[in-house]
Amino acid sequence: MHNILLTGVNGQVGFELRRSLQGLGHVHATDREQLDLCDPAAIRDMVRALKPTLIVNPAAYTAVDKAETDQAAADAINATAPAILAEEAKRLGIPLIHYSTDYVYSGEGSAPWRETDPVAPTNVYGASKLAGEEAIRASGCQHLILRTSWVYGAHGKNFLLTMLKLGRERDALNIVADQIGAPTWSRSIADITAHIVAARPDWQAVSGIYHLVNGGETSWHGFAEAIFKLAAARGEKVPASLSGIATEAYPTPAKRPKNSRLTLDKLRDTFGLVPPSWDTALELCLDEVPPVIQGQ
Ligand SMILES: NC(=O)C1=CN([C@@H]2O[C@H](COP(=O)(O)OP(=O)(O)OC[C@H]3O[C@@H](n4cnc5c(N)ncnc54)[C@H](OP(=O)(O)O)[C@@H]3O)[C@@H](O)[C@H]2O)C=CC1
Ligand SMILES: Cc1cn([C@H]2C[C@H](O)[C@@H](COP(=O)(O)OP(=O)(O)O[C@H]3O[C@@H](C)C(=O)[C@@H](O)[C@H]3O)O2)c(=O)[nH]c1=O
Repeated sequence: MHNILLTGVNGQVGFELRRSLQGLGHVHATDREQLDLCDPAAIRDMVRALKPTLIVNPAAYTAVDKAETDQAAADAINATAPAILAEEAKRLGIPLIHYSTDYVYSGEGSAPWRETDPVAPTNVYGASKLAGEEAIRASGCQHLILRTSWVYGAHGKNFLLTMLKLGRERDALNIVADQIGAPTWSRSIADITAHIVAARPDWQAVSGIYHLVNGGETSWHGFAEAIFKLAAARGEKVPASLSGIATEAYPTPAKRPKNSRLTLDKLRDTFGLVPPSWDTALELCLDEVPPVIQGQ
C-alpha cells in the first residue's frame, strides 16, 4: 500500500486525483495552506515528516496571462517547487509524478508533437513549466512527467465553465479557431495516473516524459461548438452566434501555440492505456455539471 503525498488538492486535477488514488493506499492530500509550494523549507519538512512512498504534484501556477508579469511566482511554483520535490524523492528513492503542458512546444507546424521533439515555449508559463521538467530530470529521481493540454472539469476555473457562463450572458461569441489541440478532462488525467500506479511499474525503467491528453483534436472554437451543442440539448441558453476567429483577432498578453497536437503512442506502448476521445470525455463531464435553465 502506498503512502501518497498529493499537492494542490483544490485544483482541477488535484481534486480528481484525491478520488482516483483512493484504494492505492493512504492519500495525504494538501492544499496551499497545508503545504505552500513557495516555501522550500516547508516542502522538505513535509516530505521528511510524512515519508511518502509516492509524491504526486498537480499543483501549479496556471494563470497564463498573469504569469507574463509575475514570473517570480510562476518560477517558484512551477520550477523551484518541483525541483525540491524531486530532490526529496531522490533522497527517499521514491517516484515523483508531475504534470506539464503542451505550452512547452513552439506551436509551429501541424504535425503532432512527440515527447522527443524539441521544446521552445512561447510564454513565461510554458518556460516555467519546462524549467520544472528539466529540474526533475536532472535530479535523477524516478519520475513521470505527464504533459497534458486544455484541461477542464466540473470544478475550478476552465474553458468549459467559462463558455457555459458566457453563453448565458451573451448573444454572440468570437472564439479562436486556429489553435488546435485536445481538450482534456481532469478526470481522465487522474484515472490514467491511478491506472499507472496500480500497475506497479518498474519506475526506473518507465521514468520519463509522456503525453496524457484525451484523444482526437479540435480548435477552441470547435470545443465551444461541442459545449454549446450539448448545453442546448439540455435546455440551456447558448449564444445565437458563435464565430471562429484568428488568434490575431483575440490579443492576449501571453502568446499561445497554434499547434498543440500531442501523440499518445508512448503512453499506449508503455502502459497499454488509451484515454477516451475528447468529445466522449466532454459528454461524460457535462453529466456532472448541473444545467442552469433560465426562468426556473
Ligand atoms: N489547466 C490547464 O489547462 C492545464 C494544466 N496543465 C498542468 O496540469 C497540472 C494541473 O493543472 P490544473 O489542475 O488545471 O491547475 P489548477 O489551476 O486548477 O490548480 C492548481 C492548484 O495549484 C495550487 N497552487 C498554486 N500555487 C500554490 C502554492 N504556492 N502552494 C500550494 N499550492 C499551490 C492552487 O491552489 P489554490 O486553489 O489555492 O489557488 C490550485 O489548487 C498543472 O501542472 C498544470 O500546469 C497542463 C496543461 C493544461
Ligand atoms: C474566453 C475566450 C477565450 N478565447 C481563446 C483564448 C485562448 O486562445 C483560448 C483558451 O483561453 P484560456 O484563457 O481558457 O486558455 P489558457 O489559459 O491559455 O489555457 C491554457 O492553460 C494552461 C494552464 C495550459 O497548460 C494550456 O494547455 C491551456 O489549457 O480561447 C477566445 O477566443 N474567446 C473567448 O471569449
